[in-house]
Amino acid sequence: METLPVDNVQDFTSLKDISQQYISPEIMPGDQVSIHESFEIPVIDMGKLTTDHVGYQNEMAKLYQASKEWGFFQLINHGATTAIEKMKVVVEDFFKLPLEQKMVYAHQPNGVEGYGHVFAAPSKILQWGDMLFLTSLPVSQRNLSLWPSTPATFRSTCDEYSLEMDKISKGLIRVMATTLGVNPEILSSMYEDGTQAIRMNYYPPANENEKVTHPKAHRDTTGITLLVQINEVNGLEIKKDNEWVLVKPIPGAIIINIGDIMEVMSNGEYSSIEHRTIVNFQKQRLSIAAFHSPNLSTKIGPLPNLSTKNGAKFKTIEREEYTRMLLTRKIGDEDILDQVKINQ
Ligand SMILES: O=C(O)CCC(=O)C(=O)O
Ligand SMILES: [Fe+2]
Repeated sequence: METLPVDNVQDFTSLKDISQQYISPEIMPGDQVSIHESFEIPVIDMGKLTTDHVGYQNEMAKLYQASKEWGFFQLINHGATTAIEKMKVVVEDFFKLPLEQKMVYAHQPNGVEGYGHVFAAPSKILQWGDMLFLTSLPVSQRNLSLWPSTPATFRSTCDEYSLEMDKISKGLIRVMATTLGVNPEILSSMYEDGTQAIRMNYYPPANENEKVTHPKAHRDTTGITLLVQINEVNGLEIKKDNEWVLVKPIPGAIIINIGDIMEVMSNGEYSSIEHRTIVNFQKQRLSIAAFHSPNLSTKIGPLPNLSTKNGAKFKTIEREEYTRMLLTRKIGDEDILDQVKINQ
């Protein structure tokens, strides 16, 4: 991933200031985008995902369908409400700080961690948003000099949030393995000492209707992502049957999405789905994404008994090679998934 020394969008006062680089070629001024209003992404109740619950079988079947056909679902009854509420407050407070205070935590040249504006290869489109991006797990990988000390409770709150999201992701990984017919211990061991990064996104309002900007559509390149919206401003859209579907978050729910690594490990049974965020013309929007991936010694490839059953649909590569592919992606390159796909 390439980073650029660009202006922070929060500092722009008007879209008049915005260069063409922010205008997405996917939506041009005046274009109508077909957005399916009637679809609702599936809702999964985590409380029912324990074997002794009467609704267990039914919920597991829903989880399988959601991961296969949508690649997205909303998780309720997850037990992390307090940690989420506390995290929302410190993230909102951080983005309210004056720019010079936030710049203390700015990305280092060619680094992606810290505060700023990531220019995500392979697109030249700048993302209409600022972010704070932190590696949070394993704990030994944290660069605390980029973890804000203002607000004063930011670090302890982010630590608690990181551990809570990790706990939920590990619970989901186990049940996902079961739905795939894989021994949960095998997939869980890959996520032991797994990696987690937290990306806090700030999207300012776009005040002029005649220009439309939004970050580029993408797939998450990680295992699974746990996404929380801070304020009740819609903006996330996912691709379903070739149409964009607006996700209407249920208050308190965590939006879960399958990333590329999970699609590969499930040998294509689960789907990593394209998604994007559209800007709101009136209101700012904030979100927090926690990206979870297997530990650094895990090879990225289909789980053994899934590839034996149906033949491997993806190559198996070292994690280091996968990271190198991500970091060296260039404009015009194929998606990572396409690069590792075995053409049958
Ligand atoms: O802000 C959102 O709703 C989505 C953010 C996202 O897709 C990402 O950070 O990968
Ligand atoms: Fe994403």
